Amino acid sequence: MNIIITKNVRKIYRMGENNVYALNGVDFTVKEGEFVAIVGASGSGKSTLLNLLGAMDSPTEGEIFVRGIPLAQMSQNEQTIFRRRNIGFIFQDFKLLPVLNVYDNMVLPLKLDGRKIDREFAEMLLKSLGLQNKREQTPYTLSGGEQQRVAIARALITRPAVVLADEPTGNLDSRTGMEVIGLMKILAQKFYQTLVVVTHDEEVAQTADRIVHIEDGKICQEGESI
Ligand SMILES: Nc1ncnc2c1ncn2[C@@H]1O[C@H](COP(=O)(O)OP(=O)(O)OP(=O)(O)O)[C@@H](O)[C@H]1O
Repeated sequence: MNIIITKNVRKIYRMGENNVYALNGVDFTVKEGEFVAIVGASGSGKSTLLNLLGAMDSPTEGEIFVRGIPLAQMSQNEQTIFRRRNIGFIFQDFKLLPVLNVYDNMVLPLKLDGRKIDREFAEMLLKSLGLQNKREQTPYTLSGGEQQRVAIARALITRPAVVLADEPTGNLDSRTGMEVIGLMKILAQKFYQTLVVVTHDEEVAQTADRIVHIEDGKICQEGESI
């Protein structure tokens, strides 16, 4: 089953007199449980596509379905709720709250959504990510790899169907980056989540089930990783 479907998606930014076609007719599907890497040059439209898939922004034209739900017809409020319940986000710069410790950063999405914390699941996530002894620490006392593992825990605590990651290894050295992507992959398989990762890193892309190349706002090549 396709958990993500985009149909002829265009995202056009108006810049003064000019139109910038950030995405220019993207037809793209992702199967449930699949791990897809999106690669392409700077400015090719990767982050724009990820933001649209995560209902952070709306396309200028075309349709996007996630779990069969058409995102474009939602109000902003509905999109926010949809995001909180269905999507986990992981960013290059972690985006942890500096005043909160590891545990509180992790459970924040549940609190924002007024949901109960499943303590057993929270403990399991901390353990799986090697953070059980770090729960009281604030982000600035952690290494980059540890901070990204906290961000992964925060993305997964809501048990999202889809995890979207924008250059999740971009701020990490290559060994730590491969460890982080390995953990993301193991956990996505464990929870039967669909994983879409934007990356510049060929080694990271090769860990995916499929690599999708974007050029000038269009998908130009798709293929299984080798
Ligand atoms: N808010 C915006 N207003 C105007 N143009 C934008 C905006 N956001 C993105 N763009 C343009 O859209 C195109 C695609 O941008 P996008 O950020 O998706 O690229 P990217 O492939 O993720 O690049 P990078 O690898 O450098 O992050 C670029 O030409 C960019 O300048």
